Amino acid sequence: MDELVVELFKINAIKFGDFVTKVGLNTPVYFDLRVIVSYPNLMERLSEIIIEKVDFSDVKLVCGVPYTALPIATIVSCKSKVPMVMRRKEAKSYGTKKLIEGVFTDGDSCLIIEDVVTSGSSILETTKDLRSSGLICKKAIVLLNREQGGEDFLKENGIKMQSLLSMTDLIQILFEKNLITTKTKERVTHYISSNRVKSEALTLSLKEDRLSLSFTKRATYAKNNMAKKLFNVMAKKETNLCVAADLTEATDILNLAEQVGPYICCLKTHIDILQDFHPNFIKRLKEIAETHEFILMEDRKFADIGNTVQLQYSQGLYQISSWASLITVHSLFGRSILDSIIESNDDIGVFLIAEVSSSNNLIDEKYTTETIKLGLSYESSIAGVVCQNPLFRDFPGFLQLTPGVQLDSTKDNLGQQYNSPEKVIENGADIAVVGRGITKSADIAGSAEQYRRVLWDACKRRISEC
Ligand SMILES: O=c1ccn([C@@H]2O[C@H](COP(=O)(O)O)[C@@H](O)[C@H]2O)c(=O)[nH]1
Repeated sequence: MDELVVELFKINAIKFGDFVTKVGLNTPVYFDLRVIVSYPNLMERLSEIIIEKVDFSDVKLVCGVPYTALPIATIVSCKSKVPMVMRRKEAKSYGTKKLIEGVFTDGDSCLIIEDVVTSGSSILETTKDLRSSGLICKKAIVLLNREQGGEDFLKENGIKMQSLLSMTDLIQILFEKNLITTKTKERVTHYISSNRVKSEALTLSLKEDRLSLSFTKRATYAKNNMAKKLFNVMAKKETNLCVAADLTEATDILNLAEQVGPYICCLKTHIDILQDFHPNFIKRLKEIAETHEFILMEDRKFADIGNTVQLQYSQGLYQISSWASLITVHSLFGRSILDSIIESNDDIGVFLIAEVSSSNNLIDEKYTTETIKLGLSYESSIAGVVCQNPLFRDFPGFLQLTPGVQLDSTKDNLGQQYNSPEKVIENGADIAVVGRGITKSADIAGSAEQYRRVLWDACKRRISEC
């Protein structure tokens, strides 16, 4: 193992510094095995060690946790001649809708292969899908156990986990080989012993798929006050409709708010498109919101350095921080943008933008994943995420806000793409944003009522089918 640890250190698979784990913990040490695909000898050696260590007598299949462990699982399968299955991260939306690819029969036992275990949540996610497809999962092998509670958590969920290395072994080896200093060793050792992930919290969040829960129940999971309020308004008014008030005159927005008020949980503005903004407009809008019990969101899509965002948020003509309970923020600038907003107002609900609805946008999977991670590390300020797909299913306290919704159209002529209300609910939306589908209608109130009903019915079906 010593040799292997040194190799991993040399290829930069083990890093020391300041990082954030998938479950939102800050950590001074990070294990990034994605790089090993570039080192075939090392992958082969790791796979051989796994084969030496595992008792395959009761194993019919192997499955790597996507994505990092997939190449290792493939080599283990080829060398041990034990067939492999693959778990899709999201079920296909077309064709077979299969979660697990490969040939298997009910009751086959499957060994799970993973690179690193912190909380055990990734292994459990994969296990959930394997088990729901009829497979038996009782064993997992991991390359590194970070010793932060994952092993116990998996045991509670019926999975015996073996590891090639513990974090203690790893640090000791690197120290003995003079690859890290005493200070780093002490920092990591102290971090590991004082940062165990609470298994009760994980059990709760992992057992509860947000798509299958009522909004009342989800309010109890929300750490952000505005998200809690929004969930309760949604449940009380039986609506998950947010209207985008993209109109340029104050009276038009106020008229719209009066008409759609009974049918919405949230009214979304772009305050800088108003031609006749006046503080009295905000006063009146707040009164209407109070009468009809909906929440005001300013879709400002903040994206700048902390200082500028703080000024944009709380100063200038619009003084957004004084009236908007919810705002949208790009994750592009990282933690500082959130810090600056929270410093100005800690009773805000932020929606982080992880995906957008316009065609040919530049957001990739990594950006989306990192945005979710950022959100998870600011749980008390984040109300949810703006996205198009069912992300963060294991975090029922977050809301998915999905724009790009229309009954009669699939796109506009400037790159906007629309899905039907049913489709966005199927794609995980908790709140659907409808703009021109309602604002351009001849019967605004009737149209809002229609969108409310279709969305709410689809949501009720999703909850009962999940
Ligand atoms: O990805 C995104 C993010 C935000 N929006 C906003 O939603 C509304 C949609 O209006 P429609 O008239 O229904 O097209 C609008 O305010 C956008 O700024 C989005 O469309 N896509």
